Amino acid sequence: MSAQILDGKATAAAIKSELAVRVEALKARGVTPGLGTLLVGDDPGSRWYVNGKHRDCAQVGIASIQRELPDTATQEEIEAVVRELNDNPDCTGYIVQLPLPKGIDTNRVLELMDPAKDADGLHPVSLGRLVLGIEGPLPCTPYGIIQLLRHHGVTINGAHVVVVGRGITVGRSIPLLLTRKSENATVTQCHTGTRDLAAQLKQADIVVAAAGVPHIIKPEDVKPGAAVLDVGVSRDEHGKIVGDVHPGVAEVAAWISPNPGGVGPMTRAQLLVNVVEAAERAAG
Ligand SMILES: Nc1nc(=O)c2c([nH]1)NC[C@@H]1CN(c3ccc(C(=O)N[C@@H](CCC(=O)O)C(=O)O)cc3)C=[N+]21
Repeated sequence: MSAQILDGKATAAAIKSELAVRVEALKARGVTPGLGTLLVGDDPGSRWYVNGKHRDCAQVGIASIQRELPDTATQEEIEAVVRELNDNPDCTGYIVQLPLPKGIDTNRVLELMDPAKDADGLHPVSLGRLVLGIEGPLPCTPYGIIQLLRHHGVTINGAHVVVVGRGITVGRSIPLLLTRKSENATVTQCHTGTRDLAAQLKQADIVVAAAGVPHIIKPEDVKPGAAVLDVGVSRDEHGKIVGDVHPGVAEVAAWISPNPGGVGPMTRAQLLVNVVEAAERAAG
């Protein structure tokens, strides 16, 4: 048996063509959504991601506002750009590419962002709204994963989901989404303090592997017929992506997300959704 593919590339393309229509409608009302990015330093990986986000914007008609600072930038210089983006009417949503250089207080930078322009869905106000059930931008990777499952008809309602990892961008926030009435899953969160990860995984109808540990999910730990989402992006010595999911899992699972080509493109598509929805909210 070989698992069916949760095709992030194709699903993201479908979301993008739907978004292009909404962007046209906004433009007809005199509003052009604009995504801002702030990149600090010249890490080639970060630059590559940021460029990809602007390519995505061009595809759906969203304007791009690119800001860059050298890795020697001070806290004050970074905060000045954040204030400029907050005040810039062409920028309807933006992200501060993470990680920021050592010595920078990242939380102070993120808290300074206008929550109405939070494209990542990770601003403290956005996460608070998510907990309280108030409408707002949703964290991109978690919501991208849910869209990927829905698009392929994988049942979330009533499913037992095992999340591996507790990082802010995925592990910490995806249980908040999955346990909403609209998703209605039962969630177990595993992390480095979990005593018997294999025993937990065996119970899972859906596994979200977001530990950042290469091949931590092994075929013998996965329940036959499960859906497995590979969020990990470690790199081998040749710079090739190594996911959290061992390739042998494809012989046991019913559904698997490829990596690359799975969760990554969905994260980028959801960023665009957040920008368009922020512009729609601002337009009233
Ligand atoms: N403020 C902020 N927001 C982020 O969302 C954010 C960030 N900082 N810092 C870095 C991480 C990483 N991240 C990725 C998004 C898409 C792919 C992606 O689309 N990957 C492709 C290609 C991968 C490749 O070949 O390199 C794929 O999976 O198919 C990867 C990684 C967003 N991040």
